[in-house]
Order: sequence, then structure tokens, then C-alpha cells
Amino acid sequence: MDEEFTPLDCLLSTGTQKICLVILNQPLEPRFFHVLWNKAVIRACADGGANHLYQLTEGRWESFLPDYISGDFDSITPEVKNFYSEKKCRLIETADQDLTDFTKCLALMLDEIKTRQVQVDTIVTLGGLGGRFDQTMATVETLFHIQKMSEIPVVVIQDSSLACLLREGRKHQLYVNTGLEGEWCGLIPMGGSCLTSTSGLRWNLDNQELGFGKLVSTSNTYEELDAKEERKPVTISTDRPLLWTMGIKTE
Ligand SMILES: Cc1ncc(C[n+]2csc(CCOP(=O)(O)OP(=O)(O)O)c2C)c(N)n1
Ligand SMILES: O=c1ccn([C@@H]2O[C@H](COP(=O)(O)O)[C@@H](O)[C@H]2O)c(=O)[nH]1
Repeated sequence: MDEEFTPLDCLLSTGTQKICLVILNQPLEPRFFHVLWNKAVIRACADGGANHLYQLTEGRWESFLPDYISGDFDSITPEVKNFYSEKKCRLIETADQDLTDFTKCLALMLDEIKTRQVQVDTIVTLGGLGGRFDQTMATVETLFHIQKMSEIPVVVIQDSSLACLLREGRKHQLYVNTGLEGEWCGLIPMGGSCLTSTSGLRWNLDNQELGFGKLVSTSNTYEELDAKEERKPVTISTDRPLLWTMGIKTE
């Protein structure tokens, strides 16, 4: 089965994807935040993510009310919690200590999408790739959980990196011609070895095994083109879930 996807469409103000937004407990970049907030049909914060939303929107708080804030509430400050609670944002306590606040927030997002019967192309997450390394690894693990629960792609964006988990058994066509793509990209076999074929990259794979201790495709880039040629989509086939990561142009 072919799957076409433009990972950075969500960051274009002219992009066509219908998105939902999840804000995690990491510094928020204004350049991404505003475009995503304006487009999102449902907006949520995971626990301390609400602190960052509050901080970034200082003085204009009432114009940036999330649909819900969920988590075990060990990071949201009392001031922030009181403010959003008074403004009638839903505060959903998810006390379970076997799943991260991110996983639980995404599971709630899937329920919300179903309840509201909205059509959503992508769930975009801000944060999740910086700060604590255990949390970064947990972010990737969340992508594995959520892939089992829904067909909706989830992309994670922080600083100048994007990550998303490509499904197994499909031929992915990634459109990487939005103008926002940075130089580098990578394919990381996070959940175990992957038999992989690619095109459109500088270092392609031809039914080769990616695996830790064998081969991991980091510091890859896109195929070089002649001056007037348009960049072709990157194609990736994999027999197991495979993490795609790419750079986002810094201004
Ligand atoms: C084997 C195992 N290791 C570790 C944990 C602990 N644990 C896993 S997820 C989780 C919740 C983490 O919550 P989150 O808010 O995402 O992260 P925090 O900032 O609280 O560390 C906890 C406590 C566990 N339940 N089981
Ligand atoms: O260093 C970090 C810390 C947190 N996250 C993500 O944010 C959520 C919520 O975090 P809380 O600390 O509970 O407020 C967490 O589940 C992580 O997904 C992060 O990415 N990096």
C-alpha cells in the first residue's frame, strides 16, 4: 500500500492538512507555535506543556485557551492550573504511572477526534525531542503505542527537528519540497531491524537491513539535483516500523 505524506505541510500557513496540536513540557518556539495554533482544530497540553503555553502567550492568555490539559499534574504550576481552570478549559487528570503524560494526552486526543467527528490529517506535537533523554526515548515509544491505536500520522517537532514513525509494510512517499526542509534526514530502526529500500536520498538502501550495531541511516540528505530539477519525493519501504527524522530550515 502506498502512503503519501508531506511532513512539513503542517508548518506552512498555506498547508492543506487538517491538524490537531499537542504541546509538551518543552520550550515553545514562536515561529512554529503560531502557525500550528491557528490551524489546529483541537489543541491540548500535556501537564507542564501548559506552563509553556502560558509563558509564550503572556498578556494574551484568553486568546490561547487549549481544549484540554491532561496529565498527572506534577509539573503544571498552581497559577497556570488555576488560570485555565477558571477559563473553563478541561483539566483531565490521568494518574496512571505506567504511561507518560504524552501517551495519555494523545489517547485522549483520539477520543476527542472521534467524539467531535472531525476529520484530521495529522496530529502535530511540539516538544518531545529535547530536554531529558529518557523523555526523548519515551516520545519514540509513544509513537509506537499510538500507531497501534490510530491511522492518523503523528509528527513530533522541536527546535529544527521533526520525527515520525513510518508504518511497516507500506511504501511511503514523503514530499520534501515545501521549502522548509533542512539539509539532513535520517532513518532510525528504533523498534528493531528493518529491511528497507529507499529512493530520493543521497545514500539509498536497496532491500538492506537497518539495525543498531549494523547500519543506521543518520546524516543522510536528499538526492542532488540539476539546477532546474524539482526535488522528487523520497520513497521508503520497510517491513517494520521505522523512524523518519528530518531537519527543518532555521531562518
Ligand atoms: C518499568 C517501569 N519503569 C518506570 C515506570 C515509571 N513511569 C513510567 S511512565 C511514568 C509517568 C511519567 O509521567 P510524565 O509526566 O510523562 O513524566 P515525568 O515528567 O513525570 O517524569 C512513570 C512514573 C514504570 N511505571 N514502569
Ligand atoms: O524533558 C522533557 C520533559 C517532558 N517532555 C514531554 O512533556 C510531557 C509532559 O511532561 P511533564 O514533565 O509531565 O510536564 C512528557 O510526557 C514528555 O512527553 C519532554 O519531551 N522532555
